[in-house]
Amino acid sequence: MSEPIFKRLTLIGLGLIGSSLARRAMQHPTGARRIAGEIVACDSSGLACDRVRVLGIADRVEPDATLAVRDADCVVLCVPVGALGDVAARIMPHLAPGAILSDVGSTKQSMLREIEPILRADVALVPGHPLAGTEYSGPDAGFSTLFENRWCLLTPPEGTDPGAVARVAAMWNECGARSREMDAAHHDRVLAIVSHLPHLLAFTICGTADDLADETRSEVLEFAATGFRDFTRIAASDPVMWRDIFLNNREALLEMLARFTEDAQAMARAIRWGDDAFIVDRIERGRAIRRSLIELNQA
Ligand SMILES: NC(=O)c1ccc[n+]([C@@H]2O[C@H](COP(=O)([O-])OP(=O)(O)OC[C@H]3O[C@@H](n4cnc5c(N)ncnc54)[C@H](O)[C@@H]3O)[C@@H](O)[C@H]2O)c1
Ligand SMILES: O=C(O)C(=O)C[C@]1(C(=O)O)C=C[C@@H](O)C=C1
Repeated sequence: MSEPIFKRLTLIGLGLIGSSLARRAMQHPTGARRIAGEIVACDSSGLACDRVRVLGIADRVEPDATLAVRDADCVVLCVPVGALGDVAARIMPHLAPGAILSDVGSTKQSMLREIEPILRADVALVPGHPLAGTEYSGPDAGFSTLFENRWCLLTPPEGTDPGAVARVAAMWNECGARSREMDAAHHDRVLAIVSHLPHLLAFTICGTADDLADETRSEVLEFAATGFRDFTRIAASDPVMWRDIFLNNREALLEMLARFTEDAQAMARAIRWGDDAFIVDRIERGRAIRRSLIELNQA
């Protein structure tokens, strides 16, 4: 049997993503390469640490991050993006020489801005972002198959040891994901349109509907059919996580919101003037995108 990818893997933040990675790393399917010889879990919430112990999804729980990273050859930060800089600064002096420091954060330029200036020369920084999730959070929300058939984007800064990048890619491949390297600025623009703007729209539309219900004292939400319900699933996501994403991808998100607003105004104009060709064209484009996504997922 081949060596595990990492001797000791430390996960900091055992919510949806961290606990899903922990669950997968604790499994040792026959024939598959082990992700780590030992999995150490660390979370600033005592409640989360207790749940990880009860669920048995790590070999060891160590609430002190400076102790949790000791002798780990890979540390993955799975905390909200607004906490990444502080956690990295705390653990940096305690990382083992040659260790890999990675993360799963949804924005990538902000983490590089905060961590590159404090990065030790003997530590390899391999930022990652698994494109998988749900609207739930916390250690109980995770599941070991979360990353299967999903992408994991890696945004290592120029000059990062390719061996370190390959080991992080191997970890995600063992989780069932495909990995791809990408420039951090490009990552943030792409995610602004496919993930951050849709969440912004979902939070906003739910707020608008709720205001309307208050104003009219009527049962707007009682009659919410499937269309609105689909928005509410996304809008149920964690407020701290999404506040941090919006503030840490400010420029790209505001650019996409401005483009969206222009396109929405064009649709409003077409509705006002009865431009049915324009309206049908926009709806057909939406349907075509949905069809091609379904085909991709079936491939
Ligand atoms: N939820 C998703 O769909 C999704 C998908 C991909 C990536 N991400 C990214 O993954 C990261 C984690 O998201 P999640 O959904 O697992 O969140 P979560 O809220 O489920 O879990 C976050 C965990 O981090 C812990 N934490 C917060 N601050 C900490 C600190 N300073 N030190 C130690 N622990 C700390 C919390 O106690 C919590 O247990 C975020 O950066 C998010 O942007 C989320
Ligand atoms: O499926 C969901 O509920 C998600 O919100 C997952 C989702 C996304 O927008 O696709 C959310 C944030 C992440 O950074 C990656 C994935």
